[in-house]
Amino acid sequence: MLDITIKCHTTDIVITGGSSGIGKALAIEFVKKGASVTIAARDQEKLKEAETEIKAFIKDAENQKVHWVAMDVSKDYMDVERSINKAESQLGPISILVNCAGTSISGTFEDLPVEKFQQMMQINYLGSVYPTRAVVKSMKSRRQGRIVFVSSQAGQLGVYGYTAYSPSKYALRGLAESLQMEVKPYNIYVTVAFPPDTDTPGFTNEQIGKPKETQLISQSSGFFKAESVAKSVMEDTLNGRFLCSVGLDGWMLRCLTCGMTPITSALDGIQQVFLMGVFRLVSAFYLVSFDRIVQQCHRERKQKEKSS
Ligand SMILES: NC(=O)C1=CN([C@@H]2O[C@H](COP(=O)(O)OP(=O)(O)OC[C@H]3O[C@@H](n4cnc5c(N)ncnc54)[C@H](OP(=O)(O)O)[C@@H]3O)[C@@H](O)[C@H]2O)C=CC1
Ligand SMILES: CCCCCCCCCCCCCCCC(=O)[C@@H](N)CO
Repeated sequence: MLDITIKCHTTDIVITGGSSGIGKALAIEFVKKGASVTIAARDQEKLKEAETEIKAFIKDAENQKVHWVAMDVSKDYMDVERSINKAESQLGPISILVNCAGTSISGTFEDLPVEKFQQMMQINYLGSVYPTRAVVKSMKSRRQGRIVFVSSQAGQLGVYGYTAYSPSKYALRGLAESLQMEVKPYNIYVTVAFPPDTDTPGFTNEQIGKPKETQLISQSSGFFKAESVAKSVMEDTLNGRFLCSVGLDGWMLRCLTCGMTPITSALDGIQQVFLMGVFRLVSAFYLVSFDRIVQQCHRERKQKEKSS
């Protein structure tokens, strides 16, 4: 199905958000495969530490390199372009760009400061647009490339508490679908990944002030290790799969919400045709349980208010 084979030892990869969590785990997986990797994030100390950690997985010291570039993906496009050019001058043309830099905030719609809605779009959405914009021209001219967007299961269904976060992750899917249609003639393949809750420093941070509802609803699709998320993302990227999911619920969601996404695997296409309706039925049970969670928490809050 795919007409490019990526030779991993010549594959140069840029991973935004590569200094922590899923991004760092991805850098390690790609390095284990024999690739050279540049990680990008803001904090230089974290980048240096991650670089050392990732380097330990190098197999072929002569051909494999690990570098870092400091950049804020969300602020100034020209700055992002300069950093991407720097990465290219160190490693050569970028074959794979992974847009993993991102963050989350939760809270009820009313409680979230309005700036947070802007911030989420700025980091999670525009922070993926800018690096992509900076690599696409060179990928097109070489007629080779992979672009990955790390969305979230909260980019497939709206969840209590994620009114600011979820839309920024949904936006990535719209971007991915449109971009894929444009770049396919240039042999560039786009992957959009929808991870569930994953054990990362970002996840730990996110727990502060997270509504109980958000926590309970999210945990229904499990809690995964960054390494297993990274393995799925890498495999689907190398295979040119458009949709990437993790876990059983992730697989059901991928099938249920496939919409008009490109069919990049025959098996996926067949599953979608036959299972979408079934999974819609399954989703009804999940929705009932989510409703119960929301009602229960609502009652608990009312009681607390009364007694205080
Ligand atoms: N963990 C989870 O449960 C899930 C996470 N995701 C998504 O996966 C991605 C990674 O998450 P996770 O590994 O948990 O997060 P972490 O907080 O552990 O890592 C985030 C990385 O992104 C970098 N980053 C954040 N903001 C910027 C910015 N403005 N410019 C450049 N780099 C930035 C951070 O470095 P620095 O701060 O130094 O810039 C860090 O390297 C995110 O997009 C997240 O939304 C999706 C589903 C579940
Ligand atoms: C057939 C239907 C199956 C339905 C299964 C539905 C289960 C969905 C639960 C919602 C999970 C939201 C996780 C968000 C993770 C995330 O992005 C944050 N942790 C970021 O830090």
